[in-house]
This record gives sequence, structure tokens and C-alpha cells, in this order.
Amino acid sequence: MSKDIPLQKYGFVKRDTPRKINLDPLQTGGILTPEANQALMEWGDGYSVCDYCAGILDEIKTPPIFDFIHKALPEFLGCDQARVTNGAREAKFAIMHSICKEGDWVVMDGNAHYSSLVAAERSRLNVKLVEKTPSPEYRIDPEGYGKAIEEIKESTGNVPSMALVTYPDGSYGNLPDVKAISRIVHSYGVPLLVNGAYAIGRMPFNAKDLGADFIAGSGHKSMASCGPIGVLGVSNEYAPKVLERSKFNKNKEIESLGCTARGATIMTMIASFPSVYERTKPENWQKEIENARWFSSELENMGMRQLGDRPHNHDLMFFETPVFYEISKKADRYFLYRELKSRSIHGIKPGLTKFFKLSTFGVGRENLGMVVDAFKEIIQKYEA
Ligand SMILES: Cc1ncc(COP(=O)(O)O)c(C=O)c1O
Repeated sequence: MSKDIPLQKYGFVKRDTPRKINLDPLQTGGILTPEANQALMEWGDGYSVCDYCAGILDEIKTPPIFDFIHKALPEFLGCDQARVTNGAREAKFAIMHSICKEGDWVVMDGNAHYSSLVAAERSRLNVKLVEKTPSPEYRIDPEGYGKAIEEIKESTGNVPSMALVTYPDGSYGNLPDVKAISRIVHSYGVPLLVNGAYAIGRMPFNAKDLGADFIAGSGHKSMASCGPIGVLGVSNEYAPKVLERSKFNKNKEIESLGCTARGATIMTMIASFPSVYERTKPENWQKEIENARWFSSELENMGMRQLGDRPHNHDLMFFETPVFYEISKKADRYFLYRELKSRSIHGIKPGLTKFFKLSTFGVGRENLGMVVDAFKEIIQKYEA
């Protein structure tokens, strides 16, 4: 027998982050609804959803996983077929791995998330990035996709086997012109994967309208679900490859390794779905954009600068904050984190003062006003 393991620090651990107001881009869209909180307790046992499983997760009728995956999700995502995965990255990997062959090329926007790059690496693909425009916009020019495809064609003799665009990206919250990108890549016969980790579940999103052949979304990031869970969407044209079943076990899809999100993760997604559906309606998303723009203008009035798309069209925003950086030289680099923490405002990374990103999603105008007031107070306190 090995040495005794000290167990004191394990068991139930309380989360002590004060987060009355949460601005963390990773977290705002993943906060559970009351229904999802309830589902978490009800379905928390490991394989709880499998009481009535006949061998195929997405065909479980009770609880209504079949209806959710085969009816509600494709309708919601605007795609022919949908599946749940263990995250956006697992959806991207499954798509790349099934569609591309080792050594193929994939073209991605220069704002692509690292998880898109590692999904390509794990699939043994080569990646060419479409350059973004310089600061302060960091825009992706759709024409860059045509140029990248031409370059790959010239050097390898073949077009890439896939293009990917991040909509919006996770640094600046920029929404590239996906329809234009889709037209360009399709003119070369290249299929398009839209990484909607920050779109699906927050804002109106329709794969067919965007011209996407594949989509990936994140439940824990944007669909008020406890992670890890994501969604994958695919057109009928590519579904046979992406959803191919095992020759050893006809019930099991290869790319999902047979089963994906199960237990609490899928049940929290289902529990939150009515609220998520509601919040993505254009009129509700419009309010989120108005809040983001209002918040951005308040920060700019204090001497900060919002980078990326202007006017901004998403809740995720990146700010250059020289006013806090100057204070940090006199105080220390953690002063902002401490001050916000003492006001129960969470989400700006500890130690960041020169620039930071945040999300206003679901925070509401009143709480955003409290953040604005907090920033004003902090500036006054340290500049006095
Ligand atoms: C733009 C973007 N895409 C994908 C992901 C990964 O999502 P998931 O955790 O669901 O794999 C992230 C996570 O930060 C992201 O910011």
C-alpha cells in the first residue's frame, strides 16, 4: 500500500470569489439559470441520463434528449444535424478530424482561439492564418481568405480542406463578415467551419444564413450550462462523414467516441434552453449591444479606449486603460483587482492594468452603472 494521502484539503470546497457582479468573458454566458441549478442537483450522478438508454445517447427519449438534439437544436442553430460534444474544441476537433486528412491545410482567421489551433494540430493539419488588420481594429478582411487559399494552392497544388472563422473572436469581440467569407471559400469548393463559442446562446445565430457548413458552440461559455459541454452543427452534405458510425458497434459515432456530454452537463443545457432561446431573440440581444456600447462610452469618458469593432456589436470588449496603468506605477499592479474585489466585482484578471477584456453580457444596466461608479471612485482615490 502506498503512503497515506493527506485528505484534509479535499471534500466539499467552497468557491470564495465574490461575484455579485461578474464581468469575466469566460463566465457571463455560462452562469446557470435557476432551472439549471435545480437540474444540477437532480441529475448530478454520473450516468444519470442513462436510465432509459438503449445504447445511443442522442436517442434517449426520457429525459427528452432525442427531441432536444434532433429537433430543438438543429432549429435553434439553423443547421441540418446537431450533436452535443464536451465543448466547442471537441466539436472543432471532431469536424476537422473527420473531414480533413493528415497533412491537409486549414485556413483560419488571425484572431482564432488557441483551441482551434490545437484541434488542427491534433488532427495533424497545417494551418495558415489570415492576417488581422493592425491595432486598434484587429479586423479580418474576408478577401484574406481568398489570398490564403490561392497561396496554399500555389505551394501545394491543392486548396485547403477547410476554412475556419471565429465569430466573434475571444479577444476583441469582433464579428467578421462570415457571409462574405463563406462566399469566397465556397467559390474554391472549401467548406467553412464557424466557431461560434461566443455567439451561440448569446445572440441570434443561424448556420445556414451565415453560409456555414459546420458550427461549434460552447455550452459552458454561452448556453448557461455547467461544463464541459458544447454543440456541433453540420449540414446534410457533410453529416455522413462527421457522424459516421463505428464498424464494430453500429450504435456508436466514431468522432464522439460513442457518447459525449451526459449526466448533469446535458441536463443543465436542456434546463436553461428556454431562457437561452429567449435571450438570443434579436430584441433581447439588441439590449445587450446597447448596454455594451453605453458601458464602452462611459469608460472612454474616463480616458480608456475600446479596441476592435466600433461601434461595437458584442458584449465582449477589449480596453486599453492607461489611466489604471499610471496608477499601478504608484500603487502596485494588483490595486485594481483588490479594489474591485472589495466591491464584489469579479472578472478582470488579477494584475492587469494596462489593458483588459471584459463582458457585459447579462450584467444589466444597473450593475454596469455600479461598475462605472466603482471605476470613477478608484481613479479619484488614487489620483487624489
Ligand atoms: C473563441 C473561443 N472559442 C472556443 C473556446 C473553447 O471553448 P470550449 O471550452 O467549449 O472548448 C474558447 C474558450 O475560451 C473561445 O474563447
